[in-house]
Amino acid sequence: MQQWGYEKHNGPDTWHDLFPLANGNHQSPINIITQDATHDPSLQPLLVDYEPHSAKVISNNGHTVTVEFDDGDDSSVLRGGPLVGSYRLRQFHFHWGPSDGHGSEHKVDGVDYAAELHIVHWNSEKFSSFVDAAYAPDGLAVLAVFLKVGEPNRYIERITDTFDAIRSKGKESPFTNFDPSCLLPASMDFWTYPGSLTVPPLLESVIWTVLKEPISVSCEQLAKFRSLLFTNETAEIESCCMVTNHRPVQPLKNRNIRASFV
Ligand SMILES: NS(=O)(=O)c1ccc(C(=O)N2CCCN(Cc3ccccc3)CC2)cc1
Ligand SMILES: [Zn+2]
Repeated sequence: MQQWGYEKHNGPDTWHDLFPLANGNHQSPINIITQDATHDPSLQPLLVDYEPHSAKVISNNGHTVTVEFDDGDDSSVLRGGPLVGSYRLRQFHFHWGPSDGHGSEHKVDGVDYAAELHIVHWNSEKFSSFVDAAYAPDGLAVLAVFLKVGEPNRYIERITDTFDAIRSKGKESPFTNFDPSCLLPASMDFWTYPGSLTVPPLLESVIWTVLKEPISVSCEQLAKFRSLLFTNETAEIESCCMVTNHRPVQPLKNRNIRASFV
């Protein structure tokens, strides 16, 4: 079977062939039905503390655009919220769709946003590497931020400005002096639930925190994401645009969603 992807022949409905966890009990993303979320007053505020120089490289991995960080020490961490201890920043990336009407992975009361940012961290207190952490239920923490079509976002602009250099799969470009906190909304109110990676191997090792407030992105900026290519430049078939890379919502099964706010 060829590489997994988001097209008909290798998309989310085919992933269970090679990745049986696709039909697991703690899969992500999910539809957050707000009235079913329980306000948990014991949830601490989410604390981000990122060092801009930890940012290293931006790349097109054939599935999304990812900014990788130096996770050799705890200079960039996420703490608080539902988390015990501190989680080290590893990378952030985006998911989007073919039109501005949908493209986020999580939904809120059935509503999609245009795109979704995932800031990925791993439990460096309990594990010695990201890969080890990726196999444990409390190994990873992903902070999800919805992108809503509206005003252009000057910080997203810094990311789209690199796309000429990373148009095709496998391309990367130096990218430093970037603090992902600039991509966070004013409010840090969040929902949290236990889930999984939303890409293969779909490991159920993610404590999700999904911010309630979206950030803005313009439709022109979104169009630039869709102009990235799934294929490398030597691809014999015509290169195909990365127009969609979001997984459909998965069954909640017996999980509770907690809200940090009333
Ligand atoms: N959409 S998301 O859920 O936020 C998301 C989170 C992390 C990644 C990520 O960094 N990946 C994908 C899979 C994990 N591999 C390492 C690996 C660990 C264990 C067995 C195989 C590979 C690293 C690349 C991608 C997407
Ligand atoms: Zn993601």
